[in-house]
Amino acid sequence: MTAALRDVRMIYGPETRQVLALDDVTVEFPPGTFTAVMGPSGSGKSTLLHCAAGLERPTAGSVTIAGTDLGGLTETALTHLRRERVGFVFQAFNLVSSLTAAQNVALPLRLAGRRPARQEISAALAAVGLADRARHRPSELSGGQQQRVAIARALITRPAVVFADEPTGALDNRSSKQVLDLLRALVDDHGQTVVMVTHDPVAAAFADRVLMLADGRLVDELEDADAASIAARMTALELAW
Ligand SMILES: Nc1ncnc2c1ncn2[C@@H]1O[C@H](COP(=O)(O)OP(=O)(O)OP(=O)(O)O)[C@@H](O)[C@H]1O
Repeated sequence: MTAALRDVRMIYGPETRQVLALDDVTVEFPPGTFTAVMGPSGSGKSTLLHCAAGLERPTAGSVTIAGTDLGGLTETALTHLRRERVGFVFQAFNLVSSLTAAQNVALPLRLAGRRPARQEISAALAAVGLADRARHRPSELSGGQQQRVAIARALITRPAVVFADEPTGALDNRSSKQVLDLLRALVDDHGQTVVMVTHDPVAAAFADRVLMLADGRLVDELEDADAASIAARMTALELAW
């Protein structure tokens, strides 16, 4: 498994006003699969993503990435594992505005103490269709192009799994489709594992599997579902909770 959560529970806040954000969640993300995570607002989607990616430590249960149990790692070892084995894509792109596209893509390698080869960076930008934008700064790129730079940056360390938190949340329909086609192609052509939180049934329909969360619990799982059936399931969940 590229990543797995076993009996994961996450409680936030002091004793007097605790929130149970994840309630005994067990899930596996097999290699070369694309999973979407959906659910009503506050159902625990971001918490699940953050725990699975080693950004937050759960209150109880275990998280494994590429065969390593995160619970046994020191903060330093966890930071290293995140840098090298995990890729992140955020709704707000999170590119460094003073750096060019190529420098942004090279950043994770520099942080890992490696000197990136020019060829490696241009290949990464070419893979997301931006070979001709290497010297552009984020402000000189469209939203969709910035998100594709962010995806190239997420992939540069060849992570075991890419976690995307609402990657199309700030994009128009056309740019969203480009980003989703790109994520789909990474899975189909390169066997990449992708886990994506989204509110959008159209985006979720690009995934192989849609996990539905409600009140911190996994309540449903759809395989190869189309946008209409995902939307119908979401509406039913929102009405029920
Ligand atoms: N740092 C925190 N401290 C206290 N409570 C938190 C914290 N982070 C999240 N929560 C609570 O945990 C629950 C799950 O939050 P989470 O952000 O995972 O939901 P979500 O499904 O991603 O929501 P949304 O779709 O609105 O982004 C919510 O009730 C939220 O208020």
